[in-house]
Amino acid sequence: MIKIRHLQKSFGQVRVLKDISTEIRKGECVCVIGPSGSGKSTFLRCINLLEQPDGGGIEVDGRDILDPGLKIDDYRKEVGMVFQHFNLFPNMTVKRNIMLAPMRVLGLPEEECSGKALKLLRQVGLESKADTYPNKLSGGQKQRVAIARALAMNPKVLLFDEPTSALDPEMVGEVLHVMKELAEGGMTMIVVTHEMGFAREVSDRVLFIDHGVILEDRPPRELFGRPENERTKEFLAKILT
Ligand SMILES: Nc1ncnc2c1ncn2[C@@H]1O[C@H](COP(=O)(O)OP(=O)(O)OP(=O)(O)O)[C@@H](O)[C@H]1O
Repeated sequence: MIKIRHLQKSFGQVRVLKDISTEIRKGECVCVIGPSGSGKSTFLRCINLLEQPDGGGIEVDGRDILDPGLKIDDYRKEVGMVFQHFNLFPNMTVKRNIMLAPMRVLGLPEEECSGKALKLLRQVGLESKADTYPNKLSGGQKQRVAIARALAMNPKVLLFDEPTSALDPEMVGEVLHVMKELAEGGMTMIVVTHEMGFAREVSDRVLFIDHGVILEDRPPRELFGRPENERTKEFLAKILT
């Protein structure tokens, strides 16, 4: 579904992505792990064109998304993103936050969007919070609303950029639980994460990125059980102790 070929991205003199190639199949949950500053977020941001790659190619559903003729607004409707910080609108209720994009961007009727928002809130376990404002929610609840909001656009793929990094530890589990259910439901997901338990138990494949290249691209059982690259071994030894 997503084919990435020799992707490159620099910021000034710094080559952040040097040569990234991989494929993500429909329904796969792929976790991206690696040291801080290795290029994980930049990789994700290139996929939804928040960053413009300098070289290489990205094909999504058979379409070259680096083609200058691409209608970027249409493309972005298909690719949802969940950020570390939830970016909810503070002056709108939870339900309104979720309804906004389907109403404004997809032009769907209010009634339909309202029903959809309630359904999604049920899915993330927050039905009772529909009329609450974001400042009354915990971090974990806010992130679950952010996931519901992304889902409201019916994306073909969901990108997660360290979705639990800003949360207190006791709230991490509730967000990972929602993500696990999504993965099990067949959502195509790419997840940049430091949560090795999630990568190990939920993902279909794990990409280990270091200094802008993929050093390992393997199923989690293999990568965690028998890492091949010395850098992967070092990283896992550090993070798992
Ligand atoms: N917009 C930007 N302008 C300049 N440099 C940037 C920009 N975005 C990222 N960088 C740099 O690119 C490098 C890779 O950043 P990136 O956020 O992709 O790494 P990461 O692996 O996601 O790190 P972390 O795990 O700490 O979030 C870093 O050195 C960062 O400072």
